[in-house]
Amino acid sequence: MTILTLNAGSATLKFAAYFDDGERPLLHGQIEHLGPSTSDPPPRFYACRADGQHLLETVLPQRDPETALHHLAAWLETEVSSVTAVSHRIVHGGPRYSRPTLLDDEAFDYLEGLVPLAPLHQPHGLAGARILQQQLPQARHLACFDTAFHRTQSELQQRYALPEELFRLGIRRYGFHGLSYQYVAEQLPQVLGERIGRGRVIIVHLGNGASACAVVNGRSIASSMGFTALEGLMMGSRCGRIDPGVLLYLQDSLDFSSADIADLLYRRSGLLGVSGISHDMRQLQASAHPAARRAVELFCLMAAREIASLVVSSGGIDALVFTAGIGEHSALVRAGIVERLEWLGFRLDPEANHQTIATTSCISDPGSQPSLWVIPTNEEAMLARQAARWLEEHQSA
Ligand SMILES: Nc1ncnc2c1ncn2[C@@H]1O[C@H](COP(=O)(O)OP(=O)(O)O)[C@@H](O)[C@H]1O
Ligand SMILES: CC(=O)OP(=O)(O)O
Ligand SMILES: [Mg+2]
Repeated sequence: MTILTLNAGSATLKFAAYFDDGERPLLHGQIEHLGPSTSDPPPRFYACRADGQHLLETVLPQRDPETALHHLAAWLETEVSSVTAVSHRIVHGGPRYSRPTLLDDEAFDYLEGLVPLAPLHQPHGLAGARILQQQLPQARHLACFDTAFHRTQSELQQRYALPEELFRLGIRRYGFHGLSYQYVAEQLPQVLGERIGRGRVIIVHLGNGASACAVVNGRSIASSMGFTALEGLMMGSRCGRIDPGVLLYLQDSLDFSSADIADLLYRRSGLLGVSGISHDMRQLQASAHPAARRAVELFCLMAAREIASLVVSSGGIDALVFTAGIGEHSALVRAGIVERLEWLGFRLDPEANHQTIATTSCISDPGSQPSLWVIPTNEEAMLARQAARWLEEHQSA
């Protein structure tokens, strides 16, 4: 009996299979370089077993995510048998969902309505769910949400300073990357020790999308992302925090349409926009171009600013944890962020920072108060675990 997980992003499609306890992985893989960017290499589809043995490596002829999903579904059908549940990462669950839910017609309708709130993610997540539902009709298809982990935040934390009726219409701060935060948060007491692990911890997820979350006693109390996955930190191609007056000016004085503005904020800004070179941190770090350095510096400054702002919500900080692609691999970025937060008491151990690549590790001096950590995330593992928990709760159904 198997649980499949599907994490359909804007440019990557990640998948995995687990035994139905949701803890023991069987295989994983991804299709990368999807989407509109023709400057990227052609889409690559690879998969390997949990023990690292290669199962497949091939190049796909087309870039569009729907075709990639069909390829994946056909391949999975030959590789994975007895699928009990498919756990789909759906980034936006709106105010309604604070837990995983079965994807029936009504849930699909509601979640389709949230597409404008997550245009880079929601359409792919839902398209993946529909395609796999056709391919595997006997399995339970569950939606697991990025926003769900943040539903513990107080009403005050969820508010914008807008009229009350807009809050009631759902214009509020939701927060994202919740599967990643939950995965890391569940490890905090074990890794950081009971006292600090249950204390005031800020987790920074630095991937293509980037955000930070204040976690107290394992629960989200505030996050840098809000109504959409645009707010907060600078990202690969998204702008992060911006004066809304800029948008009015673009529209009224520079004749940008709303589609132009969406394209600018989601696809042409962030590391890509500032550097003019790439959305990819690896490429920017490898470049000697001043524009690449400027983009990395702004990335660090904006991340540090958001972290400092979250400390207000958590009422102090006992530990800062880095995770996701950049957070796990880039000693340069971690150092650039911590340098701007030394006034909070952080003391980086440069050697430990340099040596830590995608492993759980403390990267601060023994005397550093608060402490600094790297904890690798695993959204696939959290998708599988949530599905296993759901199956256990709904055994008789
Ligand atoms: N060794 C590395 N050094 C610097 N950045 C890295 C390294 N490895 C991966 N990254 C960066 O991590 C980011 C992707 O992170 P990831 O968590 O995989 O993103 P996502 O899941 O959102 O696609 C990219 O900017 C990539 O360049
Ligand atoms: C919500 C979000 O930004 O996700 P990702 O980092 O996968 O793009
Ligand atoms: Mg990601």
